Amino acid sequence: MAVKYELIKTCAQTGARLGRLHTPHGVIDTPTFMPVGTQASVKGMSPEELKTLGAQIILSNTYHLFLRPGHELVKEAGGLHRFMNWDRPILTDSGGFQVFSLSEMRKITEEGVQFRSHINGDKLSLTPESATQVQNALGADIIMAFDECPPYPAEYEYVKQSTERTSRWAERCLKAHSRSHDQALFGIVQGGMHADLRKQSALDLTSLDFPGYAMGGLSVGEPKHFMYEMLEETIPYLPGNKPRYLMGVGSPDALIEGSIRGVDMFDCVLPTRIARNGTLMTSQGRMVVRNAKYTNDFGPMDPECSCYACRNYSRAYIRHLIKADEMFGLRLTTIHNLHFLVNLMVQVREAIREDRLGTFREEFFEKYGMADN
Ligand SMILES: CNc1nc2cc3c(=O)[nH]c(N)nc3c(CCN)c2[nH]1
Repeated sequence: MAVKYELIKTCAQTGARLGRLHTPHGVIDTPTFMPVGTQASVKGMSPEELKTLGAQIILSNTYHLFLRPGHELVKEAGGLHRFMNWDRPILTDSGGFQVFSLSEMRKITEEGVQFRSHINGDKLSLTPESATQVQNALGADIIMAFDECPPYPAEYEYVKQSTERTSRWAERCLKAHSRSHDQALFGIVQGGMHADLRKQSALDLTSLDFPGYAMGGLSVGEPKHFMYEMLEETIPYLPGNKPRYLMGVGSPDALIEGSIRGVDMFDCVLPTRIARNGTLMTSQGRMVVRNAKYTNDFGPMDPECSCYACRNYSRAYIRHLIKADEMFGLRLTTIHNLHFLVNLMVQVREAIREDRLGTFREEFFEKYGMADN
């Protein structure tokens, strides 16, 4: 069975919607946050721990798996689900963004992108066709069109040319996409911070009738209100019966603001990345557990949290582990941060169900202390 979006209801207070995304590997309740497992592993987490904290879908990266261990090996292992022993849905990103954020010496042409491997310097290339074929081989339930994420800031003319090329690439991905599996290929809307280019990109892509649409080119250093404005300029041109995925977004406020504007799917390395330097997302805002003030603090990281780390370990212990560079410390902070965001989305979905997401937003921001996060 292919990927199908079921709209359950729209929040009476906001533009948020409650949905269920049906995939060959299970159902995802939306709006949802997807933990990132770039190299076929959510760093330090077992599949069982991810299920316990409530993850319903995880993300992996074509670029990284193409470079190492290679998509042929993953295919030989029976595909990404088998290879990493994750039997729930997987989404793979297409590689364009990662080439630009990771590799040296890259060159972009109509054909695709040439680059050097950030691992061993090998000269490689990805095209719409090859990126699609790699993702077909990896076997994720949802795969992404090969796109360019323009840098920010960028000249209007550059963004225009890049966005038009990304639309041409999207059509090439559709043609290359083998339908032998039940994988859904999502299009990616670009357009930078320009409402006219966003609209044109959305019109170009929706004319190709993808089963879902991502909004790319955001969360690239722009002020957050630019991102929210671009959502408001784009979403009206996307079909209401298809999922909308805001790429690379994962701070608590952005997940709430994005949901309010009608976004259904989010992903971000933020929770796992900041966990590895001992920074936690808690109901009272951000907390740096390695801070000396927690030396003798024998309470839980977050008194309101029910995760494995908060139920069984103290701030003092976790601070000690982080200071002593003990691996277990990073696992505990990662478990907590992922649980925090996955649980935030449970609360967001409840608020939509009860038509009170606007009120929830005010209450959450009040408690969380919406400085920066
Ligand atoms: C952290 N910010 C961020 N912005 C992104 C834009 C794109 C984007 O425009 N295209 C693609 N393919 N991926 C993006 C990603 C990676 C998502 N895992 C982004 N991440």
